[in-house]
Amino acid sequence: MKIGIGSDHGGYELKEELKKYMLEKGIDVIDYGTNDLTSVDYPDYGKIVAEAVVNKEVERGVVICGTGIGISIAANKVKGIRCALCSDTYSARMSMEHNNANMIALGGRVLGVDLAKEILSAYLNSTFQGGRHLRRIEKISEIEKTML
Ligand SMILES: O=C(CO)[C@H](O)[C@H](O)COP(=O)(O)O
Repeated sequence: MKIGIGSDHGGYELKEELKKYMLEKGIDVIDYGTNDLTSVDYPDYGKIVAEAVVNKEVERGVVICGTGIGISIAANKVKGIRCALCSDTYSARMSMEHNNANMIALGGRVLGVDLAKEILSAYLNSTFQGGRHLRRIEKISEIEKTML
């Protein structure tokens, strides 16, 4: 599996931890920045990772800002993205099983590193269940088509 990861300065330290964690597990990771603690703007990183997902450079994306909120909002503006902001393992699993989320967002100033690893793991190890959930995902795509 190839994962794209990106963050602003508020998520930088957690990004580095999660990148190391995935590499240790043999997961391919492409890091889209940021590369240090200098203040940057989270929409830039939400967008670049989201575009990598829709362009199929990576299979899924992980984005991190201080709360995870801003970067998830930004990622969800890219057509085809379903980015789930997760702070617990149940939601992370459901974001894939029910919502087929192709990205998750995490809060670097919200989560401890160990919990963040568990959330990421729950997300990566889950599979979309299809069935009635597919119909609902398709309705989300229909909404996108009507957007100005
Ligand atoms: O969480 C965030 C967006 O949702 C950002 O990381 C946060 O707003 C950055 O704040 P600051 O510029 O004060 O470090």
